Amino acid sequence: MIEAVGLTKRYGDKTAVHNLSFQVRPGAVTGFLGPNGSGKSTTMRMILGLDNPTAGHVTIGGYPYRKLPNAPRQVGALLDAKAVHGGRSARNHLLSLAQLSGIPARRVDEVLGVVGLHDVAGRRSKGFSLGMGQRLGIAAALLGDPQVLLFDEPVNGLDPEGILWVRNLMKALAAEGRTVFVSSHLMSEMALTADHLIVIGRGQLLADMSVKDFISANSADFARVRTPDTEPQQREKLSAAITEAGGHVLPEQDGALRVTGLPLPRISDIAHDADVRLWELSPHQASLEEAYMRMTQGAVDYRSTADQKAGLQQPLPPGAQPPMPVPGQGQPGWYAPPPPQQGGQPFAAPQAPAGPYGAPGAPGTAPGAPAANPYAQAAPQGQAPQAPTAPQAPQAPATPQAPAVPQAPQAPAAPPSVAPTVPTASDVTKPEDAR
Ligand SMILES: Nc1ncnc2c1ncn2[C@@H]1O[C@H](COP(=O)(O)OP(=O)(O)OP(=O)(O)O)[C@@H](O)[C@H]1O
Repeated sequence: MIEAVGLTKRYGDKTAVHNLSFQVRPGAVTGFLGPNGSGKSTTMRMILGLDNPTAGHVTIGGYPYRKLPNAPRQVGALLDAKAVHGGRSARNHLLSLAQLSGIPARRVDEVLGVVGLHDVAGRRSKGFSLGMGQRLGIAAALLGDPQVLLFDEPVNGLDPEGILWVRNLMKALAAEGRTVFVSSHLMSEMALTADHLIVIGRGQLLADMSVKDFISANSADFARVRTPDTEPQQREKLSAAITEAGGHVLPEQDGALRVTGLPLPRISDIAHDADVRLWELSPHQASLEEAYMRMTQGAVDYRSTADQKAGLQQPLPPGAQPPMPVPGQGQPGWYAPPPPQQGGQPFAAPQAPAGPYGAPGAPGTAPGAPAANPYAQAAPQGQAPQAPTAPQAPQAPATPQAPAVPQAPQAPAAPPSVAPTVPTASDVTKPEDAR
């Protein structure tokens, strides 16, 4: 299990990560989401001991990374697939990492097979495509057969088949009881891959909940209702009856009605009682992308001036007002939560989500589910969730500080299997520089 407590990182005036607390548990794929510059990579680097927190701490299986005994056998990571010595073959790259970490050489061929690079193992990686480089980075992460895996945008550059392969790999690793923490900007992919989400905006926690709960808490589900086009009076009659029953009705551009605040069976009953025939009564369920957009739109630092709001919310018909909040939001049924406030806000987390964490834990992981993240508690009823302290406006770092160089871990000195980002890995490239 990975546990961050009050994790904070400042680079001069710039606060990249602020007071971040979360747990990433074994047996599940946990997606790490956030807009560009929100602090995902910084957080991952701190988890791997490549950056020192300004405040707070983060542990893996109870140890800070640098104190982990035999770290490469416990933690594997892909942070930057491009940072590989291009003059070295895929096999030699992995071999050097294996030798540094005391991993048997035969494991190199195993992981080359797993990632599908066996046939090109003798080729220098500088000739690799983006997708092949990603596969090589994933192979490096898997080298030590670790229980904890971190992947920073692993599907970047992969073709559809590669994306499917990564998805299945992540799920398989989690199904084996491993801790899988993966960042991505591809919401459709995360919806299919992740069980749980940690969402940050401007370095602060916005959500820590299951994918299902996240969509439910941040979506604008509604019912589409259609009466016969040939009988406009039926539409008027139904609108009046739904409004009288406490529902909220908006006209859709195609003549249908968008109803919020009432579950589908209730709408059906109302129509029946009003003697109105229905041509359509269908649920509209938001996607993870829609839910993510709604949640993070106030925490986006970089946005084109041409699309300030484009595509961020479902369009309302001309003249229509956004739906009012209704009781029961986030519950099963067809209710629409209010759109998020500007400035970003931690939406209420569902209380004690059961989560799919039944699998055996990583070595050193305390058995039993840990306490709920204190930063993800549900907001008091009837009270708007409190916005996080306004983060600083984006600004150029005054004096970019070089990432801290990890000290050699205690016990058997070993780098994380983050081939590209481990300082010690660069040492072993020297003999082959002449290639
Ligand atoms: N070494 C550094 N020196 C100064 N500022 C930094 C440094 N590393 C990161 N930052 C700043 O910290 C913030 C968070 O960056 P980070 O790379 O962690 O974000 P991210 O969520 O991974 O972004 P992306 O999705 O674009 O990869 C950014 O504003 C970035 O400019």
